Amino acid sequence: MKKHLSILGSTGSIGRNVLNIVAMFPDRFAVAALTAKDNIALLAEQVRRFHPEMAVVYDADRAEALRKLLSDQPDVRIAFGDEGYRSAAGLEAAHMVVGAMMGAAGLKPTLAAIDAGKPIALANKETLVMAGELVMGRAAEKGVDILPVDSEHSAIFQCLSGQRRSDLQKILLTASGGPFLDRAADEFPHIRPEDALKHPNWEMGRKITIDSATLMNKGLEVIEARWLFDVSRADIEVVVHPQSIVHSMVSYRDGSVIAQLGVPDMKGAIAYALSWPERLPLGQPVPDFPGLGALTFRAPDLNRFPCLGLAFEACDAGGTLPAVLNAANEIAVGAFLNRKIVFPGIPDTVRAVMGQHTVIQHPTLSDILEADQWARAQAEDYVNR
Ligand SMILES: NC(=O)C1=CN([C@@H]2O[C@H](COP(=O)(O)OP(=O)(O)OC[C@H]3O[C@@H](n4cnc5c(N)ncnc54)[C@H](OP(=O)(O)O)[C@@H]3O)[C@@H](O)[C@H]2O)C=CC1
Ligand SMILES: CC(=O)[C@@H](O)[C@H](O)COP(=O)(O)O
Ligand SMILES: [Mn+2]
Repeated sequence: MKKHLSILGSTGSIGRNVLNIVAMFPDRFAVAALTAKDNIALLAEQVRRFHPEMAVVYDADRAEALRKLLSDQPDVRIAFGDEGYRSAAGLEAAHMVVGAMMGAAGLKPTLAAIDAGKPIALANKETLVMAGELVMGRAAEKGVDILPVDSEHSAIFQCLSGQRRSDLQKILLTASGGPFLDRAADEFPHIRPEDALKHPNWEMGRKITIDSATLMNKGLEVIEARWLFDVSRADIEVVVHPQSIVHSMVSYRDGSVIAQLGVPDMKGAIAYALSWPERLPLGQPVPDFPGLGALTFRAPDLNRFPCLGLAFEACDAGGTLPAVLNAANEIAVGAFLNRKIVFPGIPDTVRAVMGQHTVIQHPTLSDILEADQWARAQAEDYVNR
């Protein structure tokens, strides 16, 4: 039987890669629902090619425009907004939901997928950063599998497989270090968005690419790993590995280290989440080890990359603070991309907003959504001050 996917964020970098895999394996996968925010032209193209039952966009105007583009496809249900995304996530026909939206928008549809009992291939790390305790708790209650798509978390998942949890020593989370790994601190105020959008190894959406450049991506991934694998922050060490060939490692109490390696291409991690525990014949090359010559490792520099330290702080404090970190970061990244603030303004904004927050422990969904909204407003004030 074909596995039908509801792909939330199908027009993005991850979403397009998921559809490439669906196209490569038409006997295994089909599409139940596709969602986007603004990009109705690409969404319409995807609908024509993959024939989902449902397509969802951000608001009524975009839904109307999509309906016009797809006037010759009367069988496709078109919906919009929170309700539409929730319906796509819980669609009867879907065997699995792919969480590939950008940012905090991914949280509510992920919860809807869990409530509907759908296994989730999760790329949207912000969901676990904001609400890891709630999401993992609800998934456990419902017996829903959350399969990591994020490359490091897919690697860790693979390195943990078949091992005893009581033997685990540390998760070694690798970071490329981004485009400014060797840039002097006094040059940071002059970094332009177009420089920060040039990731050395990965082709990704704009927001995550800026997060990689500030190392906030690694901070978000520490919080993601904390919840996904039920470990404490002290059990996770960030190791800078500029080649992005070792996708992450796990060390055990006998001193053994198990690593997962591969070329930096998200197809591997995505396909593994879609087909786990089977591996698909992707035709991916094995890294050219003689050509690479050396794989190198070093410690992260928290002075030049304060976002990583802020994420450690949020992870340690827990409660609503990670949601505040995430929301302030989303606003700050947007402001940097719009040239309203300089590159070091990103950690400055996040620090200022975190400093004003009163943390609520074991937050409910409404506590988290309120903290998110509060932090966005504070961050807007800060970047516009
Ligand atoms: N790209 C990668 O290689 C990796 C990404 N991730 C994570 O996966 C997620 C997606 O990343 P990526 O594919 O790069 O992002 P993109 O920006 O390329 O795509 C984001 C997708 O989400 C949609 N979207 C954006 N905002 C909203 C919103 N407010 N409501 C509904 N839909 C929305 C976009 O629609 P539209 O196109 O219409 O704007 C698009 O389909 C992120 O959480 C990222 O951290 C994790 C590991 C690797
Ligand atoms: C592909 C992927 O998973 C990204 O999250 C990637 O890890 C970004 O690279 P760095 O954050 O290590 O630069
Ligand atoms: Mn990653």
